[in-house]
Amino acid sequence: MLVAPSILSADFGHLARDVEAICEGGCDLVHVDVMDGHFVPNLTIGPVVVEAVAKAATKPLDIHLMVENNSFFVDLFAPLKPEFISFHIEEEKHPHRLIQKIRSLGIRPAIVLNPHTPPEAIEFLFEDLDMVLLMSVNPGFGGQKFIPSVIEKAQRLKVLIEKHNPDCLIEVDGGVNDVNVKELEAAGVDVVVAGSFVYKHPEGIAKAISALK
Ligand SMILES: O=C(CO)[C@@H](O)[C@H](O)COP(=O)(O)O
Repeated sequence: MLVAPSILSADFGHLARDVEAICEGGCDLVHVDVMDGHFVPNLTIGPVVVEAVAKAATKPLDIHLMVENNSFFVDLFAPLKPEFISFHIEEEKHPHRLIQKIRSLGIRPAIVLNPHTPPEAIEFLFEDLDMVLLMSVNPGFGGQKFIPSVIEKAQRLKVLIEKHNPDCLIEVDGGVNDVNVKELEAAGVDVVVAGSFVYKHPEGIAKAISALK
């Protein structure tokens, strides 16, 4: 299992320290939640802060856009050369065009599905995607409860991915811990995002990451 800790749960007064801690603790990706206060009722960080995160990180960035006007934000973050940029299908009129744009910038494209969105909604996009991110909470905040129906959704998604593009990864984000990660792994999930579990683990960040792995 690949682990992408969400820096939303970091101490933003010591952000570089907390980014270094997850990288030294064995994470695979640094998950960055970008929220605009419109698509979701929360506002997080822009390119100035993400540039500082990129400087502190020794692992690739996984940028999750929770915004209106995705294309504008892709342009803002592309110079930071993240590994992935993911955008919500619920907020994009031209997803195929945006996928091509992200790839043309040398970044791996990913699509995010909110808890209510079925995997079949993106059936004709799989061949162009490197990853699909399933939200297991409603986007906007860390520390929420895991929505169990994501397990069945991941199983259905896995079948579609095997048919259309077996190289496409499945990522799950929200309320992930060392118990539900086992079910996620069995459902075919490749990457988990975890914020509170990693940053608030009583035995420390490295222990939390290894428990998820
Ligand atoms: O994108 C989001 C929330 O919108 C997530 O990345 C959360 O930040 C994950 O935090 P936990 O649920 O693991 O605390």
